[in-house]
Amino acid sequence: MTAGVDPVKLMKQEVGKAAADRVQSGTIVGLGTGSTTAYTIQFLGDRLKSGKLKDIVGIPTSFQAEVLAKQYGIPLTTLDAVDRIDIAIDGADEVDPQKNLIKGGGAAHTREKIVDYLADQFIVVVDSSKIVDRLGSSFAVPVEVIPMAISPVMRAIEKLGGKPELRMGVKKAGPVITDQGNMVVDVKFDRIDNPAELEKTLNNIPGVLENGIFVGVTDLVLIGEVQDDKPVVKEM
Ligand SMILES: O=C[C@H](O)[C@H](O)[C@H](O)COP(=O)(O)O
Repeated sequence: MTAGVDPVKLMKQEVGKAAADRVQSGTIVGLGTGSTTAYTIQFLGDRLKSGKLKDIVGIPTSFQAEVLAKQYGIPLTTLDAVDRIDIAIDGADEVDPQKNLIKGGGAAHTREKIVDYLADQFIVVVDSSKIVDRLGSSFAVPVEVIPMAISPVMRAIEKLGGKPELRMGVKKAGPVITDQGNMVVDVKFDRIDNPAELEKTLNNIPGVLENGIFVGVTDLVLIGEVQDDKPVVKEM
């Protein structure tokens, strides 16, 4: 391991690069959000610059992804201009053995769900700490809520047995505001037995825009691990 370098950062870099390696010239690419996909975006930009990759166009899943893509010279388009996405690469906060996910640690899950679900191939990039036996083991479920509905939505979530907490800003007074101008409630459940059902139940509460449970959509998970002091990438 490179002395002094954070092992988690190395795993994210390695896995971000492995995902970028799977992108082919001439494709439409969903660009995920977060610290892991930031490396994928950087590597895609490097490849375009060196000429190893040509004619890709990106669809960002957040303002962060858009800013990074512009910084690294990746041309962008919108869902109004294309009718399909070839490949989407995105991070996750938890991954279960069925490749179901919790996403939204960066409050971007609504746009991510739109883009990732449209892709012919959806690749998830994580470090090994994100792999869990059961969703909800360590991470709360992020739920994007229209601001005027915050109180009734939180009450409805409590009735479902969840413990909702309004996500607060860091270096910003008050709640986190999403790219859509909404708020995020992080919901801890004692146990999630049926992620598909919970995803639908949460989305049925009036005022909820989208939640961070992704079921049955992941094609491949690339997992960054440290082995013999070196970062390696495994597939699931
Ligand atoms: O809203 C954010 C996204 O769902 C991210 O993809 C997720 O939180 C993972 O981010 P990171 O790669 O920084 O752990």
